[in-house]
Amino acid sequence: MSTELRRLRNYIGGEFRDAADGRTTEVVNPATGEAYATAPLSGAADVDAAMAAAAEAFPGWRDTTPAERQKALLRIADAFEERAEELIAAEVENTGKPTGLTRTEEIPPMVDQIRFFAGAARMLEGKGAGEYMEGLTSFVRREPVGVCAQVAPWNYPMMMAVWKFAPAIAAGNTVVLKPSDTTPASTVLIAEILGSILPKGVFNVVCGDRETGRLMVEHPTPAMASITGSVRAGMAVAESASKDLKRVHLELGGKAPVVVFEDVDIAKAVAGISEAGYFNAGQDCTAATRVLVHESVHDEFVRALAKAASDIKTGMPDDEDVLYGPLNNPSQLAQVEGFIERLPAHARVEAGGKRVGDQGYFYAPTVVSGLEQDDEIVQKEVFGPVITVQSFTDEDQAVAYANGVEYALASSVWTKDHARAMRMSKKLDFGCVWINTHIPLVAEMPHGGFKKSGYGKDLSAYGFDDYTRIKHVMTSLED
Ligand SMILES: NCCCC=O
Repeated sequence: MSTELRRLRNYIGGEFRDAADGRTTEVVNPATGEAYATAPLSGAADVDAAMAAAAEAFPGWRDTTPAERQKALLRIADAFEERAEELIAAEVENTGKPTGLTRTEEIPPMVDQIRFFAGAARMLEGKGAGEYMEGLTSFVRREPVGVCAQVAPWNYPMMMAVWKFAPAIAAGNTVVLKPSDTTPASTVLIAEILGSILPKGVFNVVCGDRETGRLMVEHPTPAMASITGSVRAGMAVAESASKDLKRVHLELGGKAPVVVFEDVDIAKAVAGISEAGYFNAGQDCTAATRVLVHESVHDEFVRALAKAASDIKTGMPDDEDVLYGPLNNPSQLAQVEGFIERLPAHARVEAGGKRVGDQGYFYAPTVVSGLEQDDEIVQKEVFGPVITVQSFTDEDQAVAYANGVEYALASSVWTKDHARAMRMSKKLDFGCVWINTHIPLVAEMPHGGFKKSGYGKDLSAYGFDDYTRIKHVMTSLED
């Protein structure tokens, strides 16, 4: 009964509010398929209110010292640690992820990332001031951009919220953040945490759907639109932002190649690749889902990968033996099922290939071999627990297959040959190349792609810089 559902609310100007016109959507736990909350379906009036609150707060937050912003972010990081169990519970309800893995694999990096950006607030970089023309001194000011409109995805709702708000707030911007309509719960809790530490209006949350996101990006107030989502969504944001030349930051899809040479320890490579392919049900833009393996070890590799897949468990959040939970929503389940149903006759399903149970949106760890480069499942992002395998004959063909997709976010190469690994890291056309590993991230290094995976970097000093603008100031030295 909808009367029993928890009511999530927007956070605007330091207050929790329903949508102005009272519209809501039901929020469903993907592990059970049952609704547990309602969230505002925000419209133009709500977006206007959030933008106005962020614009009003901007001059005050911009004029804080970097040390004050650092202190606020360090308090936020501490509060995330103190309230970790609440965050985990909200995220698990949002996504159906395993509780234990959310505790070990998400909270510590998120806290670390917030602390990293707290430090970055005090590292405003620029080229040296100097007299580049006689009688005149030039220097650079690094300033916040203004109000940032941010749209986070449903695969890592709370961690992607951190990737968005932490650099923006560290740099002195104010934020209006929209979580995905399927996963607002942890973001609303984050608003409560940030609201107890930041001045009102610095951080605002507007729940809603695609239309709400469109209203945010098209709104005249934000100077920057930052989105993590699909290529389709990124293109729509870039097009709409182009009308008033807003700055755009896009982290879109991926189709990471995993290039395995014949000299690897197959058992070790399979263990690393299957974990990096199935973690979070493969709902990760860097997931290790497109294996290219040298023809001489192809059959052995496929057998080992299929065995590893059949040993991996998906299931409910409190089951400590599961590696991953459900797909996030019924459309995502239908998308993954559709890829498998449309496989060409030459493809072979070596493991999985089917839904698990009839409650929630679980899908079995799946391996598909016998594929060709032009096959849909090789070219398009599945965003599910499906690893495809192709074979290659030599390094040139491996590079051609790896680069032969429209995405360019992440990749990996597996070999004992150092020189070959170095050649591959140069030739692979992706924003990240892992060598003999796949998926780890660190706060100090950039995350972001090329081609249709978007532009702009998350994490790192580069990510911080993306939320700043550079101003040249030149002064006469004459009285
Ligand atoms: N492993 C984190 C990837 C972020 C986007 O999906």
